[in-house]
Amino acid sequence: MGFIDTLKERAKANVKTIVLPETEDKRTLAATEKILKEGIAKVILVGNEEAVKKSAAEDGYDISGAQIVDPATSEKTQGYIDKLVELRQKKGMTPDQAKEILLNQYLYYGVMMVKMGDADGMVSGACHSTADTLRPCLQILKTKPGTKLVSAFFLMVVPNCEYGANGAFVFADSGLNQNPTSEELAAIAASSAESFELLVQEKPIVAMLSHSTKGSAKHADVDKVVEATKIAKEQNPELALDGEFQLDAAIVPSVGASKAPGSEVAGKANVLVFPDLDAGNIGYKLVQRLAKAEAYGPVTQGIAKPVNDLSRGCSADDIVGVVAITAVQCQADDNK
Ligand SMILES: CC(C)(COP(=O)(O)OP(=O)(O)OC[C@H]1O[C@@H](n2cnc3c(N)ncnc32)[C@H](O)[C@@H]1OP(=O)(O)O)[C@@H](O)C(=O)NCCC(=O)NCCS
Ligand SMILES: CC(=O)OP(=O)(O)O
Repeated sequence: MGFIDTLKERAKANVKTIVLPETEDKRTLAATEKILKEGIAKVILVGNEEAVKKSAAEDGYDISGAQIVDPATSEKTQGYIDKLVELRQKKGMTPDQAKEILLNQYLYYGVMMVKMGDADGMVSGACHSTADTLRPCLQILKTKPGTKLVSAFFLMVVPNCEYGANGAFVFADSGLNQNPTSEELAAIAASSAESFELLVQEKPIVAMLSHSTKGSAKHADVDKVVEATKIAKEQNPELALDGEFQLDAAIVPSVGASKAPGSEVAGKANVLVFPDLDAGNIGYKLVQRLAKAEAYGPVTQGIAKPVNDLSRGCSADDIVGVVAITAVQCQADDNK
Protein backbone atom coordinates (compact mmCIF):
# COMPACT_ATOMS: atom_id res chain seq x y z
CA MET A 1 0.00 0.00 0.00
CA GLY A 2 1.36 3.45 -0.93
CA PHE A 3 2.05 5.98 1.78
CA ILE A 4 -0.90 8.23 0.93
CA ASP A 5 -3.19 5.18 0.72
CA THR A 6 -2.46 4.50 4.39
CA LEU A 7 -3.53 8.06 5.23
CA LYS A 8 -6.70 7.61 3.17
CA GLU A 9 -7.52 4.44 5.11
CA ARG A 10 -7.02 6.32 8.39
CA ALA A 11 -9.30 9.11 7.14
CA LYS A 12 -12.01 6.59 6.20
CA ALA A 13 -12.02 5.07 9.70
CA ASN A 14 -13.66 8.22 11.18
CA VAL A 15 -15.09 10.30 8.35
CA LYS A 16 -14.75 14.08 8.69
CA THR A 17 -16.43 16.94 6.84
CA ILE A 18 -14.09 19.04 4.73
CA VAL A 19 -15.06 22.26 2.97
CA LEU A 20 -13.63 22.95 -0.50
CA PRO A 21 -14.38 26.58 -1.39
CA GLU A 22 -12.71 26.78 -4.83
CA THR A 23 -15.63 25.52 -6.89
CA GLU A 24 -14.58 27.69 -9.83
CA ASP A 25 -11.64 25.31 -10.33
CA LYS A 26 -12.29 22.03 -12.15
CA ARG A 27 -9.61 20.23 -10.10
CA THR A 28 -11.77 20.81 -7.01
CA LEU A 29 -14.70 19.10 -8.73
CA ALA A 30 -12.54 16.22 -10.00
CA ALA A 31 -11.13 15.76 -6.49
CA THR A 32 -14.62 15.88 -4.97
CA GLU A 33 -15.70 12.94 -7.13
CA LYS A 34 -12.65 10.91 -6.03
CA ILE A 35 -12.98 11.82 -2.32
CA LEU A 36 -16.66 10.79 -2.27
CA LYS A 37 -16.10 7.64 -4.33
CA GLU A 38 -13.30 6.50 -2.02
CA GLY A 39 -15.21 7.57 1.14
CA ILE A 40 -12.29 9.67 2.45
CA ALA A 41 -14.42 12.58 3.70
CA LYS A 42 -17.79 14.27 3.44
CA VAL A 43 -17.43 17.29 1.15
CA ILE A 44 -19.03 20.73 1.36
CA LEU A 45 -18.64 22.83 -1.80
CA VAL A 46 -19.21 26.60 -1.58
CA GLY A 47 -20.94 28.29 -4.50
CA ASN A 48 -24.10 28.74 -6.50
CA GLU A 49 -25.66 25.29 -6.64
CA GLU A 50 -26.80 25.49 -10.26
CA ALA A 51 -23.45 26.85 -11.50
CA VAL A 52 -21.41 24.27 -9.57
CA LYS A 53 -23.56 21.37 -10.82
CA LYS A 54 -23.39 22.67 -14.40
CA SER A 55 -19.60 22.99 -14.24
CA ALA A 56 -19.24 19.44 -12.88
CA ALA A 57 -21.62 18.04 -15.49
CA GLU A 58 -19.64 19.66 -18.34
CA ASP A 59 -16.68 17.43 -17.46
CA GLY A 60 -18.73 14.45 -16.31
CA TYR A 61 -17.75 14.68 -12.62
CA ASP A 62 -20.21 13.02 -10.25
CA ILE A 63 -20.44 15.35 -7.25
CA SER A 64 -23.95 14.27 -6.27
CA GLY A 65 -22.79 13.18 -2.79
CA ALA A 66 -21.45 16.63 -1.93
CA GLN A 67 -23.37 19.28 -0.02
CA ILE A 68 -23.37 22.59 -1.89
CA VAL A 69 -23.71 25.71 0.26
CA ASP A 70 -24.50 29.03 -1.42
CA PRO A 71 -23.51 32.02 0.74
CA ALA A 72 -26.20 34.10 -1.00
CA THR A 73 -29.04 31.86 0.20
CA SER A 74 -27.74 29.92 3.22
CA GLU A 75 -29.61 30.56 6.47
CA LYS A 76 -26.23 30.43 8.26
CA THR A 77 -24.72 33.41 6.43
CA GLN A 78 -26.05 36.11 8.79
CA GLY A 79 -24.57 34.26 11.80
CA TYR A 80 -21.20 34.10 10.03
CA ILE A 81 -21.37 37.85 9.27
CA ASP A 82 -22.12 38.65 12.92
CA LYS A 83 -19.28 36.41 14.13
CA LEU A 84 -16.79 37.84 11.64
CA VAL A 85 -17.63 41.37 12.81
CA GLU A 86 -17.19 40.27 16.44
CA LEU A 87 -13.81 38.69 15.67
CA ARG A 88 -12.43 41.52 13.55
CA GLN A 89 -14.09 44.68 14.86
CA LYS A 90 -10.87 45.74 16.62
CA LYS A 91 -9.33 45.70 13.14
CA GLY A 92 -12.09 47.98 11.90
CA MET A 93 -14.41 45.38 10.30
CA THR A 94 -17.95 46.74 9.81
CA PRO A 95 -21.10 44.64 9.19
CA ASP A 96 -21.21 45.88 5.58
CA GLN A 97 -17.60 44.85 4.99
CA ALA A 98 -18.16 41.44 6.60
CA LYS A 99 -21.22 40.87 4.40
CA GLU A 100 -19.33 41.93 1.26
CA ILE A 101 -16.44 39.58 2.12
CA LEU A 102 -18.56 36.56 3.00
CA LEU A 103 -20.84 36.85 -0.03
CA ASN A 104 -17.95 37.21 -2.47
CA GLN A 105 -14.85 35.54 -1.06
CA TYR A 106 -15.62 31.85 -0.63
CA LEU A 107 -12.32 31.19 1.17
CA TYR A 108 -13.46 33.45 4.01
CA TYR A 109 -16.84 31.68 3.97
CA GLY A 110 -15.14 28.27 4.22
CA VAL A 111 -12.96 29.43 7.13
CA MET A 112 -16.09 30.72 8.94
CA MET A 113 -17.75 27.31 8.43
CA VAL A 114 -14.77 25.72 10.19
CA LYS A 115 -14.70 28.39 12.90
CA MET A 116 -18.42 27.87 13.63
CA GLY A 117 -18.11 24.07 13.66
CA ASP A 118 -20.18 23.51 10.49
CA ALA A 119 -17.17 21.81 8.88
CA ASP A 120 -14.23 20.03 10.49
CA GLY A 121 -11.54 21.38 8.17
CA MET A 122 -10.88 23.17 4.88
CA VAL A 123 -8.59 22.68 1.88
CA SER A 124 -8.03 25.51 -0.59
CA GLY A 125 -5.28 27.11 -2.67
CA ALA A 126 -5.58 25.43 -6.11
CA CYS A 127 -6.40 28.79 -7.65
CA HIS A 128 -5.41 31.24 -4.90
CA SER A 129 -1.88 32.13 -3.81
CA THR A 130 -0.68 30.85 -0.46
CA ALA A 131 -0.75 34.37 1.01
CA ASP A 132 -4.39 34.85 -0.03
CA THR A 133 -5.31 31.37 1.19
CA LEU A 134 -3.62 31.53 4.59
CA ARG A 135 -4.40 35.15 5.52
CA PRO A 136 -8.11 34.50 6.33
CA CYS A 137 -7.18 31.32 8.22
CA LEU A 138 -4.64 33.17 10.37
CA GLN A 139 -6.96 36.13 10.94
CA ILE A 140 -10.02 34.10 11.94
CA LEU A 141 -8.82 30.81 13.42
CA LYS A 142 -5.59 32.02 15.10
CA THR A 143 -3.01 29.76 16.74
CA LYS A 144 -3.64 26.62 18.77
CA PRO A 145 -3.54 27.12 22.56
CA GLY A 146 0.08 26.77 23.68
CA THR A 147 1.47 27.58 20.21
CA LYS A 148 2.82 30.99 19.20
CA LEU A 149 3.49 30.40 15.54
CA VAL A 150 1.59 28.86 12.64
CA SER A 151 3.91 27.32 10.07
CA ALA A 152 3.50 25.24 6.92
CA PHE A 153 5.14 22.02 5.77
CA PHE A 154 5.07 19.66 2.84
CA LEU A 155 4.71 15.96 3.33
CA MET A 156 7.09 14.61 0.69
CA VAL A 157 6.99 11.03 -0.56
CA VAL A 158 10.05 10.33 -2.70
CA PRO A 159 9.89 7.20 -4.87
CA ASN A 160 12.63 4.55 -4.66
CA CYS A 161 14.37 6.42 -1.87
CA GLU A 162 16.36 4.85 0.94
CA TYR A 163 16.57 8.10 2.95
CA GLY A 164 14.12 9.48 5.52
CA ALA A 165 11.30 7.10 6.44
CA ASN A 166 11.45 5.00 3.25
CA GLY A 167 11.36 8.24 1.25
CA ALA A 168 8.80 10.05 3.44
CA PHE A 169 9.86 13.42 4.85
CA VAL A 170 8.42 16.57 6.36
CA PHE A 171 9.93 19.71 4.76
CA ALA A 172 9.33 22.92 6.76
CA ASP A 173 8.72 25.80 6.52
CA SER A 174 8.05 25.56 2.80
CA GLY A 175 4.99 27.76 2.66
CA LEU A 176 4.42 30.47 5.24
CA ASN A 177 7.14 32.12 7.34
CA GLN A 178 9.41 34.10 5.08
CA ASN A 179 12.45 34.83 7.23
CA PRO A 180 12.02 33.04 10.55
CA THR A 181 14.08 34.08 13.57
CA SER A 182 15.99 31.49 15.59
CA GLU A 183 13.07 31.27 18.03
CA GLU A 184 10.63 30.79 15.15
CA LEU A 185 12.84 28.13 13.55
CA ALA A 186 12.87 26.28 16.87
CA ALA A 187 9.05 26.45 16.99
CA ILE A 188 8.82 25.21 13.38
CA ALA A 189 11.09 22.27 14.31
CA ALA A 190 8.92 21.26 17.29
CA SER A 191 5.65 21.50 15.33
CA SER A 192 7.14 19.62 12.38
CA ALA A 193 8.26 16.74 14.60
CA GLU A 194 4.70 16.46 15.94
CA SER A 195 3.24 16.56 12.42
CA PHE A 196 5.65 13.86 11.22
CA GLU A 197 4.72 11.60 14.11
CA LEU A 198 1.00 12.08 13.44
CA LEU A 199 1.15 11.51 9.70
CA VAL A 200 4.04 9.07 9.19
CA GLN A 201 3.65 7.24 12.53
CA GLU A 202 7.39 6.85 12.96
CA LYS A 203 9.93 8.53 15.25
CA PRO A 204 10.77 12.04 14.01
CA ILE A 205 14.49 12.75 13.50
CA VAL A 206 14.89 16.49 13.00
CA ALA A 207 17.71 18.23 11.10
CA MET A 208 18.19 22.00 11.20
CA LEU A 209 19.47 22.75 7.70
CA SER A 210 22.11 25.25 6.63
CA HIS A 211 24.88 25.68 4.07
CA SER A 212 27.23 24.69 6.92
CA THR A 213 27.77 21.48 8.92
CA LYS A 214 28.89 21.90 12.52
CA GLY A 215 30.84 25.09 11.95
CA SER A 216 32.23 24.38 8.46
CA ALA A 217 31.11 27.84 7.26
CA LYS A 218 30.94 31.18 9.05
CA HIS A 219 28.09 33.63 8.42
CA ALA A 220 25.23 35.31 10.25
CA ASP A 221 22.84 32.93 8.41
CA VAL A 222 24.69 29.97 9.95
CA ASP A 223 24.64 31.61 13.40
CA LYS A 224 20.83 31.85 13.12
CA VAL A 225 20.52 28.08 12.62
CA VAL A 226 23.08 27.28 15.35
CA GLU A 227 21.04 29.41 17.80
CA ALA A 228 17.78 27.82 16.62
CA THR A 229 19.24 24.36 17.24
CA LYS A 230 20.27 25.36 20.77
CA ILE A 231 16.80 26.76 21.56
CA ALA A 232 14.99 23.77 20.05
CA LYS A 233 17.15 21.31 22.04
CA GLU A 234 16.55 23.22 25.27
CA GLN A 235 12.80 23.38 24.70
CA ASN A 236 12.44 19.77 23.48
CA PRO A 237 15.09 17.69 25.27
CA GLU A 238 13.26 14.46 24.35
CA LEU A 239 13.47 15.10 20.58
CA ALA A 240 16.10 13.60 18.27
CA LEU A 241 17.15 16.99 16.86
CA ASP A 242 20.50 18.37 15.75
CA GLY A 243 22.21 20.84 13.43
CA GLU A 244 23.45 22.83 11.78
CA PHE A 245 23.67 20.42 8.85
CA GLN A 246 24.01 20.59 5.11
CA LEU A 247 21.38 18.48 3.38
CA ASP A 248 23.77 15.61 2.56
CA ALA A 249 25.01 15.43 6.14
CA ALA A 250 21.40 15.34 7.33
CA ILE A 251 20.10 12.45 5.21
CA VAL A 252 23.00 10.39 3.78
CA PRO A 253 24.44 8.06 6.47
CA SER A 254 28.02 7.98 5.12
CA VAL A 255 28.19 11.78 4.71
CA GLY A 256 26.58 12.32 8.12
CA ALA A 257 29.17 10.02 9.73
CA SER A 258 32.04 11.87 8.08
CA LYS A 259 30.82 15.49 8.51
CA ALA A 260 29.11 15.16 11.91
CA PRO A 261 30.51 12.10 13.69
CA GLY A 262 28.64 11.16 16.87
CA SER A 263 25.39 12.95 16.01
CA GLU A 264 22.26 10.84 16.60
CA VAL A 265 20.54 12.75 13.75
CA ALA A 266 23.18 13.13 11.01
CA GLY A 267 22.50 10.78 8.10
CA LYS A 268 19.11 9.71 9.48
CA ALA A 269 16.90 12.81 9.36
CA ASN A 270 13.29 12.57 8.20
CA VAL A 271 12.16 16.08 9.27
CA LEU A 272 14.05 18.82 7.42
CA VAL A 273 13.81 22.36 8.82
CA PHE A 274 14.94 24.89 6.22
CA PRO A 275 16.60 28.17 7.27
CA ASP A 276 14.10 30.35 5.38
CA LEU A 277 11.17 30.21 2.99
CA ASP A 278 13.33 30.65 -0.13
CA ALA A 279 15.20 27.46 0.72
CA GLY A 280 12.07 25.59 1.86
CA ASN A 281 9.88 26.46 -1.10
CA ILE A 282 12.60 25.98 -3.73
CA GLY A 283 13.75 22.79 -2.01
CA TYR A 284 10.35 21.08 -2.05
CA LYS A 285 9.71 22.03 -5.68
CA LEU A 286 13.13 20.66 -6.73
CA VAL A 287 12.42 17.31 -5.11
CA GLN A 288 8.85 17.24 -6.45
CA ARG A 289 9.78 18.05 -10.03
CA LEU A 290 13.23 16.42 -10.44
CA ALA A 291 12.83 13.37 -8.19
CA LYS A 292 9.14 13.02 -9.15
CA ALA A 293 8.13 13.02 -5.48
CA GLU A 294 4.56 13.34 -4.29
CA ALA A 295 4.30 16.70 -2.49
CA TYR A 296 1.29 17.29 -0.22
CA GLY A 297 0.81 20.78 1.18
CA PRO A 298 1.44 23.40 2.28
CA VAL A 299 -0.09 21.73 5.35
CA THR A 300 -0.45 24.11 8.30
CA GLN A 301 0.61 23.31 11.85
CA GLY A 302 0.08 25.27 15.05
CA ILE A 303 -3.29 26.61 13.85
CA ALA A 304 -6.45 26.24 15.96
CA LYS A 305 -8.32 24.08 13.40
CA PRO A 306 -7.14 22.11 10.36
CA VAL A 307 -7.15 24.30 7.25
CA ASN A 308 -4.65 23.50 4.56
CA ASP A 309 -3.29 25.05 1.43
CA LEU A 310 -2.35 23.74 -2.01
CA SER A 311 0.12 24.86 -4.63
CA ARG A 312 -1.51 26.42 -7.68
CA GLY A 313 0.40 23.74 -9.62
CA CYS A 314 -1.47 20.93 -7.82
CA SER A 315 -3.33 18.05 -9.43
CA ALA A 316 -6.75 16.71 -8.41
CA ASP A 317 -4.91 13.77 -6.78
CA ASP A 318 -2.85 16.24 -4.72
CA ILE A 319 -6.12 17.77 -3.46
CA VAL A 320 -7.40 14.31 -2.52
CA GLY A 321 -4.15 13.64 -0.61
CA VAL A 322 -4.31 16.94 1.28
CA VAL A 323 -7.97 16.26 2.15
CA ALA A 324 -6.93 12.88 3.64
CA ILE A 325 -4.17 14.61 5.65
CA THR A 326 -6.64 17.27 6.84
CA ALA A 327 -9.10 14.59 7.94
CA VAL A 328 -6.38 12.83 9.96
CA GLN A 329 -5.46 16.16 11.60
CA CYS A 330 -9.18 16.62 12.50
CA GLN A 331 -9.23 13.16 14.10
CA ALA A 332 -6.12 14.02 16.14
CA ASP A 333 -7.75 17.24 17.38
CA ASP A 334 -10.77 15.20 18.56
CA ASN A 335 -8.45 13.16 20.76
CA LYS A 336 -6.92 16.20 22.52
C1 LIG B 1 0.60 34.57 5.23
C2 LIG B 1 0.99 36.01 5.09
C3 LIG B 1 0.26 36.55 3.91
C4 LIG B 1 0.59 36.82 6.32
O1 LIG B 1 1.11 38.12 6.20
P1 LIG B 1 0.24 39.48 5.94
O2 LIG B 1 -0.67 39.38 4.81
O3 LIG B 1 1.22 40.58 5.91
O4 LIG B 1 -0.65 39.57 7.10
P2 LIG B 1 -0.31 40.01 8.58
O5 LIG B 1 1.14 39.93 8.89
O6 LIG B 1 -1.04 41.30 8.79
O7 LIG B 1 -1.04 38.83 9.33
C5 LIG B 1 -2.46 38.65 9.29
C6 LIG B 1 -2.82 38.02 10.61
O8 LIG B 1 -2.23 36.71 10.67
C7 LIG B 1 -1.39 36.59 11.82
N1 LIG B 1 -0.21 35.87 11.41
C8 LIG B 1 0.58 36.11 10.34
N2 LIG B 1 1.55 35.17 10.27
C9 LIG B 1 1.35 34.33 11.32
C10 LIG B 1 2.02 33.15 11.77
N3 LIG B 1 3.08 32.64 11.14
N4 LIG B 1 1.54 32.53 12.87
C11 LIG B 1 0.47 33.00 13.54
N5 LIG B 1 -0.21 34.12 13.15
C12 LIG B 1 0.24 34.76 12.06
C13 LIG B 1 -1.06 38.03 12.23
O9 LIG B 1 -0.81 38.08 13.60
C14 LIG B 1 -2.30 38.78 11.82
O10 LIG B 1 -3.30 38.66 12.81
P3 LIG B 1 -4.28 39.92 13.05
O11 LIG B 1 -4.79 40.36 11.72
O12 LIG B 1 -5.35 39.36 13.94
O13 LIG B 1 -3.42 40.97 13.70
C15 LIG B 1 2.54 36.17 4.89
O14 LIG B 1 3.20 35.56 5.95
C16 LIG B 1 3.04 35.62 3.60
O15 LIG B 1 2.85 36.21 2.52
N6 LIG B 1 3.77 34.45 3.63
C17 LIG B 1 4.35 33.84 2.46
C18 LIG B 1 3.35 33.03 1.68
C19 LIG B 1 3.96 32.62 0.37
O16 LIG B 1 3.99 33.39 -0.57
N7 LIG B 1 4.49 31.38 0.31
C20 LIG B 1 5.16 30.88 -0.85
C21 LIG B 1 4.35 29.91 -1.63
S1 LIG B 1 3.89 28.50 -0.69
C1 LIG C 1 3.27 26.15 -2.14
C2 LIG C 1 3.33 27.08 -3.28
O1 LIG C 1 4.39 27.29 -3.82
O2 LIG C 1 2.14 27.62 -3.60
P1 LIG C 1 1.78 28.45 -4.91
O3 LIG C 1 2.27 27.63 -6.08
O4 LIG C 1 0.29 28.55 -4.88
O5 LIG C 1 2.47 29.76 -4.82
